[in-house]
Amino acid sequence: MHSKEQINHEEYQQTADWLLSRTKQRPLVAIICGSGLGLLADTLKAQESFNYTEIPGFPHSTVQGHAGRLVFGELKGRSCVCMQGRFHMYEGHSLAQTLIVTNAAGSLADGYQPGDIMIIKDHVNFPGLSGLSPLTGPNDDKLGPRFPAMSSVYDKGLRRLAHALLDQMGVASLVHEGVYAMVGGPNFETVAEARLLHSLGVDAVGMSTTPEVLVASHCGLRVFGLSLITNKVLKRYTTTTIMLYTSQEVLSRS
Ligand SMILES: O=P(O)(O)O[C@@H]1C[C@H](O)[C@@H](CO)O1
Ligand code: HPA
Repeated sequence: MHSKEQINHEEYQQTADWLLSRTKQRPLVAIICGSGLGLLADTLKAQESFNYTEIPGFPHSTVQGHAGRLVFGELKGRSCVCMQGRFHMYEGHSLAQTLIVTNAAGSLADGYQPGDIMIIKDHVNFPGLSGLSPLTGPNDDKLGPRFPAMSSVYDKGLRRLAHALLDQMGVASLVHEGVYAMVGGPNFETVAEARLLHSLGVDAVGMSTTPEVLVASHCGLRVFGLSLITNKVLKRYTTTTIMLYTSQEVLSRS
């Protein structure tokens, strides 16, 4: 998705050529860092970073807490690229074999607690169901098919591997696997909306991720996604507690 209506193949190529000429790194893994999770990029070894504003044809980050930088480097000996700042649909607006995407999300599933991690098994793309998709517009067949299947987007092997690793790390009790839903935002959910989402089988809700995942899946990337649960979404009317989540609160929790 982009502030322009459509990016053509030549423009993608121009961006890719610029990056290829400026770094010798050739990552096979791309990581999109969600709000407050950009610190991961700072841990990369042999870092080379580029501000989004200097990369030709690249959109600019407008959200607080998103640095707006593409950081190349090594993570545990593997070359990867991190996006310190992503693009949300509400702002009006991928290079690898595998896309790893993270987000901050509110939980609807009863057993989830703030601080837990949800491995994304599947998603409900509400903007897409109402016709707002990053795949809208003339299809570039060089990238992927006009009508891509979405029945197994989140790679099963990577999910299994993540469970095994998190188990080894001794944090299995904090880990869930569930369904993420993207809503348009930027407001949080009403109680009625939370109940609706829960009744539809949604375990965690956020305002991002599915557009990037659709684009990645469309062009054949393996996708792995994690939600960090920052808050529980209120599903009951209550007079005793006022649950008010601010973007700042979500940031500080993530
Ligand atoms: O970039 P992410 O999705 O992690 O950003 C968080 C979640 C919502 O999109 C927004 C409001 O909390 O910030
Ligand atoms: N709702 C929507 N998006 C979110 C939430 C939430 O409760 N928490 C973090 N992102």
